Order: sequence, then C-alpha cells, then structure tokens
Amino acid sequence: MTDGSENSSATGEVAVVIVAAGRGARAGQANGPKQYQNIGGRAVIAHTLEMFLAHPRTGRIVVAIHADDHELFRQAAGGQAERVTAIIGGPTRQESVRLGLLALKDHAPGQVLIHDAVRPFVDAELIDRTIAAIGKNEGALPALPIADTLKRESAAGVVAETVSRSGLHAAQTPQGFPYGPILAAHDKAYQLGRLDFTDDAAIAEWAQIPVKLVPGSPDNVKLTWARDIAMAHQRLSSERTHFPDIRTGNGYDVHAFEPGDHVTLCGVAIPHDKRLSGHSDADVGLHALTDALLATCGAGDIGTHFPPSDPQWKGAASRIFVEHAAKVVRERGGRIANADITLICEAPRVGPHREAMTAALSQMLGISADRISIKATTNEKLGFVGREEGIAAIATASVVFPGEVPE
Ligand SMILES: Nc1ccn([C@@H]2O[C@H](COP(=O)(O)OP(=O)(O)OP(=O)(O)O)[C@@H](O)[C@H]2O)c(=O)n1
Ligand SMILES: C[C@](O)(CO)[C@H](O)COP(=O)(O)O
Repeated sequence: MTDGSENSSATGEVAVVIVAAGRGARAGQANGPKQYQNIGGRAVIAHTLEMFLAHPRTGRIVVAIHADDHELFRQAAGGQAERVTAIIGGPTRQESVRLGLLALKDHAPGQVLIHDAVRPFVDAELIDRTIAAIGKNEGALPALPIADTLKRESAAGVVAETVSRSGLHAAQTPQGFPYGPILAAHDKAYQLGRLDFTDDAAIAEWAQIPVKLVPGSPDNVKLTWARDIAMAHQRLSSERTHFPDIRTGNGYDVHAFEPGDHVTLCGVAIPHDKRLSGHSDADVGLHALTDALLATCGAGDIGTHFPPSDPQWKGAASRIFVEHAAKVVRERGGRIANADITLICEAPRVGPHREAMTAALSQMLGISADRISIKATTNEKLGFVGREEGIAAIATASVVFPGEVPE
C-alpha cells in the first residue's frame, strides 16, 4: 500500500470523509437522526456537504451513512456531484471513519479531511487552516482552548476535584492527515481491537503521528443535543435572505366629457364647464386606482365588483369602489404601501386641488399622505384628451402581503 504522501502537495486535491452513520441518541429526535434534521430549510448534512463541495481544494468526498438511511440521504443530499460517494458506516464513529478511509483506497489521495456531518457550520477558512497544517507525516487538529473551569464529578454527584484547564483544548473537525498514515493507524487500531477512540487525532496520537493544533472556530459546534439543533435552525433562519411579498398593480381609465358644471377627480368636486359622463360619478382617477388595488391580489377589476349594469351604482360616489378594493386587499392580509395616480387632461387644472385630493385618498385608503402621489399632465393637445373630449388616468398601487414570495 502506498502511504499516499507522494501525492501530497500544497495545491493538490484533498479527499474528504464525512461521517454520518450515527443514530443521534442524545438529540432524541423522533423523526430521524440529527444529521437529517431541517435547519434553515435544509438538512444538516446538506449544509455540511455544501461547504466541502464549494471548497476549491477538496476532491473526492466519501459519506459514511447508516444502512437504514439511504432514502433520508437521497432526499437530503441527492443529485450531488459525481465526486460524492455514499458508503455504509460502522457501529462506532471510529469504524465509520475507517470504512470511509478504505473507500478512498483506489484514489490514493495524498491528504484527507475527516469531518462530522453534524458540524454544519464549518467554514472555508477553517478548512484552509487545517489543510495548510497537514504535514508529510503530521496531522492537523482544529481546536479551541477551554474557557470554562473544569470539574471532575465524584460518584455522588459532588465535585471531586477542579481540573487544571491549562493547555487543554476542545477538539473539532475537520481533522486533517496524510492519507496513508491515518489509514494505517486506523487499520492497526482495528486489528488490535482498540475501538474506543472518540476522534482521529486520538488514533494518530496512539499511532505516534504528531498532530498540530490549529485555531478552531467557535461557530463550528457539533450538534449533539436537541437544543443544538433548535439553535442552529434559529441561527440560519435569521441569516436567511427574506423575499417579502410586495406586489404592484396598475389601472387605467378614461371618461368622456359631456355638458355640465363640474368634474369629480380623486374624490374632489372641481368646477368646470363640462362634466365626465359615466354610470357612477365618473371619477376617472379613483376608477384607475380601484383596478390597481384589485390587481395586487388578482381580485378582478372594478367591473367584476361593480357591474355597470347594476342600477344601484348609478351616480354612486367612486370612493365606495376604492374603499371596497382596499377592504378586499386587507381581507387578504395586505397592507397598502403607496398609491400613485396620474391624471391626463388639458383642463381643469389639477394643481390647486392636489392637497384636497391627497387628503381624500388618505382617508379612503387609511394611509398617510406621504404614501399618496397625485400628478397631472396635459396630452400636449394630442388625441382625444388633447381635443378636450375626455380625461384619462393611470394608477399604480403597491401592497405588502404577509409571508414571502414563494420559491
Ligand atoms: N456509528 C457511528 C456513530 C457516529 N457517527 C458520526 O459521527 C459524528 C459525531 O458523532 P456524534 O455526535 O456522537 O453522533 P451520534 O453517534 O449520532 O450521536 P449519539 O452519540 O448521541 O447517538 C456524527 O456525524 C455521527 O453521524 C458515525 O458516522 N457512525
Ligand atoms: C470528533 C469529535 O467531533 C471531536 O470533538 C467528537 O469527539 C465526536 O463526537 P462524539 O460524541 O465523541 O462521538
């Protein structure tokens, strides 16, 4: 067997063994082992795998799974790159690692990283640091100095002694090794029945392979207890990008002039030498806005809710239509963010009435005046508006609905 060290280089690909065959007894999840629990929308193991797949130095990735977990693994991490191979792990972490290392034998990688599937917060810098510290015959162990005072418990649940924490570190993964030596160490431990090692740095130590300490990451926690999984979920959910359900609707309307003495625009009666003809008060601005509001939730248009054939709307004040559309939006949980109306006419002049119109709309919609915009333009004497045959209006409304835009 080659010890693989001739394949080691500062830039070569590093193989990865991810151990995921545990049962997660301490986490006690009713719906499956902890590596398949959902955190931030995806399984724990999917986050872990993604970090290694995305790292530019990693090559083949062997994942040791439990024989009962084929379907869970397929659902969580199916469709992964061809360089990911799932194998069946063993009854202990140590045995799962050994089987993972054996599965890489044909590839004879120079270096290997060994990682717990249940450490999903591993990051690229930590992987870099670990790889950089792997020597020709030397392992690398990310670890953090112990911060708490350590106590040994007596059999009676009483402190027996305070243990010096000087020089003590908490070991993390990924642990990095030259491939040949760590496989040989695992083989030897297996053959001698030494099956009690809780990490690979301990096996290396036993096999007299030096292991260099590199700074671990406080974020790189191992999910051990149910609480760890809940906290991981909370952490990822708060980091997640949100896609608020903001929708925009637009509306357009036109009414022709007929003889009269005033027009009603945006709820305000303005003296004029003509009036707008229509079934209701013909408030062209409010009609356009009604359509814009209904459009934000696919609720049809003004005609759907107030058919012109219905005599009860004859001469009706158009604020009824706007207030109804605002109610439809609110019943669906929507909050009106703003409304913008453009009136297109040669006359009457809108400017002097803008404030009154804004106040009227603010009341109708139940939103502040700074969320309402009323603009006017002439049509430069072009077309039917330019010939003063009628008035047109365009409206836009934005509404924020509860939840997020679905994927
Ligand atoms: N027979 C085993 C036991 C553990 N592991 C893996 O080793 C990592 C660290 O182990 P640990 O946190 O102890 O996981 P479990 O053994 O699943 O947990 P528990 O001891 O609570 O049952 C986990 O990714 C786990 O899936 C493994 O591959 N094979
Ligand atoms: C390998 C390890 O992550 C180092 O901290 C840890 O020992 C694995 O967990 P276990 O509970 O000891 O199996």
